[in-house]
Amino acid sequence: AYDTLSCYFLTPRRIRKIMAKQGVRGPKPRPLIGNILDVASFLSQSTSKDMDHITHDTVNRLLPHYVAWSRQYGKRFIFWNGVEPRLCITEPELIKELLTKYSSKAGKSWLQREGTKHFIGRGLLMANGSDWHHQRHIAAPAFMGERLKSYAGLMVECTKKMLQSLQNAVESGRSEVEIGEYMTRVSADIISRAEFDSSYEKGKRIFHLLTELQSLCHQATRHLCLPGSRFFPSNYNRQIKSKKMEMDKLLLEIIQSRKDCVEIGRSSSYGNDLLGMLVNEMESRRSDGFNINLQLIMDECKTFFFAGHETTALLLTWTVMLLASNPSWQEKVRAEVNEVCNGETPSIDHLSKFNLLNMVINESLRLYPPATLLPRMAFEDIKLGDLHIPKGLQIWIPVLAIHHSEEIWGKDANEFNPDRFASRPFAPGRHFIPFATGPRNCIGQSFARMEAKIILAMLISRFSFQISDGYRHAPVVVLTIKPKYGVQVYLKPLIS
Ligand code: HEM
Repeated sequence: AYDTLSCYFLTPRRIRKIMAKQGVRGPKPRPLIGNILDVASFLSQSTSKDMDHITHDTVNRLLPHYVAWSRQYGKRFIFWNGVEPRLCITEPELIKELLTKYSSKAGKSWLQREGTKHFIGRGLLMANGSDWHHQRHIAAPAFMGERLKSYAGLMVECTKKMLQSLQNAVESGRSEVEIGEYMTRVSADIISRAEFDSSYEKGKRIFHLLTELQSLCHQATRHLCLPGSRFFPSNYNRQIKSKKMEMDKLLLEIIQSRKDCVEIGRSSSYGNDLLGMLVNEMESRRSDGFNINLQLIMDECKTFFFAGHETTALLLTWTVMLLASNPSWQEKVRAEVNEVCNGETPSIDHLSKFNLLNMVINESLRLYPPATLLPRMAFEDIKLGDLHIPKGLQIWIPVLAIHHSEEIWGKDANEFNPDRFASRPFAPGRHFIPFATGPRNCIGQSFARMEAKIILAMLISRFSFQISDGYRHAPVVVLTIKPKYGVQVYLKPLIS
């Protein structure tokens, strides 16, 4: 009873008082639901229509509550997601301090962890404290140096397959395609191979189940909000349980068969893919006392897929949309790719020479950052700049708004202008944070950049593409920024 009282009334009241004393204000919360209805009403109004034309001025549409409240209450304001207080900050110095200095004192909240526990469990993305530290240490080598480079070959192979299916579509008379579907498929293919290599077919089934689970959990949180509702034998809960069981069974089978091969001497290692590397680490660290068990390895595999698949597919989809609607940049990037590769398939040595492509990718990540928000929860009282942040306060970094700020990027902040990444030293980690910053930044960012460069370079040298008359520009946020109706482009094969 005390915990409930504290969670619903005492802690929120204490936090509101502390913040009000420091001059941080915000919209008045309603009992229990806070400002949830206000946010929903802002969003339903701003996204009720598609945008008139292709404009990248999306903050009013995707974060209308941020726009209204920051105008009314200033750069720092507080609003309430139910009984959970959220402090919005946009000042670069505060953000850097929070994400670097306080990376262990501010992490993932109980609510976030609960919402994702059925599909990614205790994996790196949702881990906190010393668990996070150990897990990051174990996973980091998989995304660095020679191991990272070793994924280039499989990325090229998967892209060839995707280009062939685009070619087939064109040859069968379809000149218009929804490019997002192809980008989603190729990025799922790449991550399945990188994680499971020879067990790739089972890997694909696992990820299919994971995608279904994610959507079920999302629906369940909207429909079942009564305390203890996760224990009800509802249809959602039954489906979640059975899909989770099937997914874990498949993962266990893969891991067990590799362990068996090592035990009977048929193989000397657990494999060179991400899964093999995690099992090797688990075996070699048995004596360290850190309990990395099979469940954690399974959670880690699911996490890499969840965190890396859709984000990369969206980066690719938005970049194609930008290039398809900016033909002069498409030409410039194509000329660069042709000059660097000289008819060869892109290799690791070529990638660092794709300067224009890199600028376009950065501009795409700036305008359409797949992760629009970075949430953190203070686990203890901290001092952030001049602010005293009490334990239990959520801090909310609106990446999208920072990336579109005229104060930071200039008058053309809402224009597609990749040149800004050539002529002006931007500040990664302060103004440009598509992969977050500090110790908890994206572990897979080099993997994602390498993948994006390979796929885009191969696509652009094989096809020219133009935005279709049927494309409706309607970005929406469902965890990540998505094109509501996909991105339709006219494709024309190039004669080599
Ligand atoms: C364009 C593609 C990607 C974007 C924009 C992106 C963005 C991000 C961001 C913003 C975070 C920080 C989230 C937070 O702390 O709240 C993050 C974390 C993470 N990302 Fe990515 N990501 C991308 C691709 C990938 C890939 C390809 C992988 C793996 C294969 C990956 C794995 C992870 C993991 C495991 C974390 C958690 C790291 C930690 O907490 O230590 N991401 N990503």
